[in-house]
Amino acid sequence: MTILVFGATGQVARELAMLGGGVSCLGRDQAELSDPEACAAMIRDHAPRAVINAAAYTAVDKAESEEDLAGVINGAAPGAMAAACAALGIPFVQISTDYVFGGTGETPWQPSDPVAPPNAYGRSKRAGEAAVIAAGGIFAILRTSWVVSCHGHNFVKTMLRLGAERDRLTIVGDQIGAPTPARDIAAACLTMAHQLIAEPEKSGVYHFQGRPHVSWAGFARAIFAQAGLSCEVVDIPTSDYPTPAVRPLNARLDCARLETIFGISQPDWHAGLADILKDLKDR
Ligand SMILES: NC(=O)C1=CN([C@@H]2O[C@H](COP(=O)(O)OP(=O)(O)OC[C@H]3O[C@@H](n4cnc5c(N)ncnc54)[C@H](OP(=O)(O)O)[C@@H]3O)[C@@H](O)[C@H]2O)C=CC1
Ligand SMILES: Cc1cn([C@H]2C[C@H](O)[C@@H](COP(=O)(O)OP(=O)(O)O[C@H]3O[C@@H](C)C(=O)[C@@H](O)[C@H]3O)O2)c(=O)[nH]c1=O
Repeated sequence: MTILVFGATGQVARELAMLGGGVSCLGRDQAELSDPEACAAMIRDHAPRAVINAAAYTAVDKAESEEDLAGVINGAAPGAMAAACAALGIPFVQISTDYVFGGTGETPWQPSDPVAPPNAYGRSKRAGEAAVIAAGGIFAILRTSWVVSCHGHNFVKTMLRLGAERDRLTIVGDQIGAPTPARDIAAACLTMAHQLIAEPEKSGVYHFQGRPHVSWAGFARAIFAQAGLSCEVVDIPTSDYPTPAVRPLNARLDCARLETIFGISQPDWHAGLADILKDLKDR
């Protein structure tokens, strides 16, 4: 009896696989999310104890021109997976994003706050949340932010590449949130899946984010300091870094509910960053 994970090659799923403990990961070759019913059939065939969906369309800017495809992968597919789990009576853990929020103000978002996604990716992820809730089964939606790891593509790896090439970078300083190590997200998802098996009444929407809050510019400075790169970071406003997708200025998530219900506390991202740099160096 396993915990079935979708998205084998992604940052969070790779960390889930490294945790072991009966985790079995499916890649795109086994489960293509643009075919939601095929994903539901995989769940029925495997009959796992719980399912974690770590697969998603995560190209934020590209989603602006591929919103229909992002909507199927991030919306319809998790909905079909959650319905299959509901029919089997097993928990479904869906990872979602800070980008479901409009991004105004400075107060950390509560799980119950009204959503207002500012971009196509955020709308597709919100559609996934709504579909999972509508499936009516045992579920957790875990909203997180700024995922970083030694795997795949992420802001740490972009900064290490650019910081080695340039003396000076301009980075937005008015988008405030926090990085969240994929390793911590993986551990949180697994803990939630196990607790939901025994305590389905814990179903609901939760937030999980590293601490403390920081801007992208501040995070870039921390990356260069820890990596020993002498690249100057100049803060710029979002208006000076135009992108196809609008990013929220306020990406702070209030994580108290997750701690109260599941006993999972926020990780200090400085420690996670040190682990990532070590993992990259050890390779
Ligand atoms: N990255 C981030 O900063 C954030 C991510 N999240 C959420 O966290 C979760 C995990 O993200 P992360 O680990 O960073 O994801 P990655 O971008 O690292 O990986 C995405 C995974 O989804 C798979 N995938 C994409 N499209 C399809 C498809 N059509 N069919 C099957 N598989 C597909 C990819 O497979 P392949 O390699 O074959 O393309 C890959 O395994 C996602 O739900 C994401 O929305 C939330 C907040 C921030
Ligand atoms: C490379 C670069 C980026 N930036 C800015 C652009 C953007 O506002 C910010 C981060 O850029 P990225 O493209 O890495 O991040 P982005 O793709 O927006 O990351 C998001 O991914 C999705 C999947 C999520 O769910 C979010 O939580 C978030 O992690 O840094 C600069 O200001 N200067 C630069 O040189």
